[in-house]
Amino acid sequence: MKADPHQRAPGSVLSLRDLHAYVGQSHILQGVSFTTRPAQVTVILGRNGVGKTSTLKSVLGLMNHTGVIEFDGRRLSGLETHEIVRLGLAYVPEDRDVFHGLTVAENLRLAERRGLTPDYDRVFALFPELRDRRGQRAGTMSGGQQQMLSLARALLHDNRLMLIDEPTKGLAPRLVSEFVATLEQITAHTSVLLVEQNLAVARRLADHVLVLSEGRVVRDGPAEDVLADDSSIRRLLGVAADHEES
Ligand SMILES: Nc1ncnc2c1ncn2[C@@H]1O[C@H](COP(=O)(O)OP(=O)(O)OP(=O)(O)O)[C@@H](O)[C@H]1O
Repeated sequence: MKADPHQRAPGSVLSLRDLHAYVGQSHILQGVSFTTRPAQVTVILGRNGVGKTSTLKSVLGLMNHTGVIEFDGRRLSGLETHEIVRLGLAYVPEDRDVFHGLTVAENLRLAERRGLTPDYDRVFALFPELRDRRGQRAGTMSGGQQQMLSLARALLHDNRLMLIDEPTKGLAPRLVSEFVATLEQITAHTSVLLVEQNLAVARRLADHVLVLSEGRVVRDGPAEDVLADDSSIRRLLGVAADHEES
């Protein structure tokens, strides 16, 4: 659900300043800077290979980088990924981090964090199908069901910010629509940084939009402003006007 622009809380959840990341000789991120606000959905758009996943991975300490990353005012540099996650940052990767040989229940149990009480009621209220499929091996489920499980794992505990990488990729249009409805419920109470290539999904969910191109932020602003320039956005994303998915 889009936050009411007049009710937005001040301050920042995540702040990146002059982020550079390299893989071997390749300069992947070339000075990425942006801020996400509480109770907002920030969507990162961009063509394949522009550095969207690398941005999320840098935040999680999974990629070598320089520059400043602050989460709730705290610098993340030097922290291990498990320490970053415990600060209240959840990650739903593009490749759906489910263990194929394990059941749904086992996958969920492995996502429980020591010392915290998992909220199974919330997870099963959002994904009743997962309750019915508790005993099913994840590898035998469809892509959409595995995506639900991946998201459910991240929702077992409260988070300040969820980083979600292309959740609708490869899903049939009907599933995309169901998934977006679920994401709307989630985004009503958690800040989200969402990588998405589907413009229709971005239009439904985003409060704030960033567009990356060749490792740089080339658009940054309220969704209604950035997405209003339809032809420019389509050019940056390399999509034709009659190819918008729903
Ligand atoms: N481990 C790696 N080894 C080699 N190249 C990498 C590695 N990780 C990222 N890259 C390269 O860095 C660039 C940015 O990759 P990244 O995955 O961040 O892009 P993306 O915008 O998320 O793309 P997509 O939409 O296709 O997922 C790409 O050219 C990619 O090939």
